[in-house]
Amino acid sequence: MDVSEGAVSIEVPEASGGGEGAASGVFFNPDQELNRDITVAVLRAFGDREERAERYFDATAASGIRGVRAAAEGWDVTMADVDADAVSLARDNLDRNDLEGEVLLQDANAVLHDVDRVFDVVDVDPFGSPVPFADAAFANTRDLVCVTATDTAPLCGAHFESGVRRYSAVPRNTEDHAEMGLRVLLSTLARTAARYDVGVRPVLSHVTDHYVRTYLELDHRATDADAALDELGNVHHCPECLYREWEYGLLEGERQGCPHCGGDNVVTAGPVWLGPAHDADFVRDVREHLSEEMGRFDRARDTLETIADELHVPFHYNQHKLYKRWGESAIAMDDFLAVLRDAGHEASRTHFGGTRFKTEADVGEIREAVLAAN
Ligand SMILES: C[S@@+](CC[C@H](N)C(=O)[O-])C[C@H]1O[C@@H](n2cnc3c(N)ncnc32)[C@H](O)[C@@H]1O
Ligand SMILES: [Zn+2]
Repeated sequence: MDVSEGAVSIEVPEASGGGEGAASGVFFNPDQELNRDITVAVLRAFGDREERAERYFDATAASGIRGVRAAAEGWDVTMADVDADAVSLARDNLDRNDLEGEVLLQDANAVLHDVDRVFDVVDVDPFGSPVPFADAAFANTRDLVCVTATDTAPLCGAHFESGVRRYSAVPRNTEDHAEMGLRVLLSTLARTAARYDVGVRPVLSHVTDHYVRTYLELDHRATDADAALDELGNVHHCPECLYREWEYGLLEGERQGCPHCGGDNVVTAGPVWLGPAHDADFVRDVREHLSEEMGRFDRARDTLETIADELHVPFHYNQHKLYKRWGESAIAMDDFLAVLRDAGHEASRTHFGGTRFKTEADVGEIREAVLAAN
């Protein structure tokens, strides 16, 4: 079956049109077009900024759709897959679009450890967790590592033991679990990179359609790795009154009681990434590099605009949940944000959902602001 995305047209097996986990054939998930459209815009924005960056490695190629789209943007593309059918399809798909590129029937980790190869940008888009590729990617990439994780249940604490095992962190299934997943992933990636004296700076991250996607710019000094580790800490969350608190550092302990409601069900997650999950200027630049021929142009633009304006607070609230606790009906989000701002609190929407928001104010201050405005 023919599929067109952006400027390219590729062949994918009929059986894989149904989405992730299709029973046979090379993998292709049409639902990840948003992810790929944003990837192309990132490659354009990053390539404009870092002119010497030209070598892109699609580590887990499948049909080759990412690598083919990157090649169409002028990147010098290498792809790898351990599935011979995938490798042959990815080669055909380069040919169909008259594009150059190398497709290797090899384990991505072996390619990354090949001393004769250097990549500026490495894209890890595997089945489930990216952890099996993280060491090699950080040890051997020059500028930017792009990572997808689709194992959101372990990451956000819904599958607690596998989350602990795979991510060497304590994830908690709080009501802002999508952001929990992102911040556990960022923590694990930062700690993995630090082992190679590499510091990570997330320039764009989004959680959409049940996957986490993040783009990490790399700095190659031990002090940069130290700086990244300084962004780690714990989040304490009271499921009764929705109070949250966070603290930097790897040695902080659990909380006994909730300082807001006195409840004793406070849960602690960590180490999680408490620092910025995006760089607003870069996100705006990426948005400018989207183009209208992209199949998910509108959604990509809206998502990036929301992210660019998001506050750098390491969790978010659900406005409807708060109003439900207060026994009141929620108000329009713009009016609600205005109430918080009028009370002197910074506040923003978040791409984690239309009823969700970020603010530095705690639950007591949020309630006071709403009461004062009534
Ligand atoms: C989720 S698919 C990739 C989807 C693709 N990036 C896209 O955007 O459509 C994951 C691919 O990784 C391949 N794979 C699994 N283990 C691998 C390894 N160790 N090295 C390289 N590829 C691997 C699988 O065969 C599969 O084709
Ligand atoms: Zn509480």
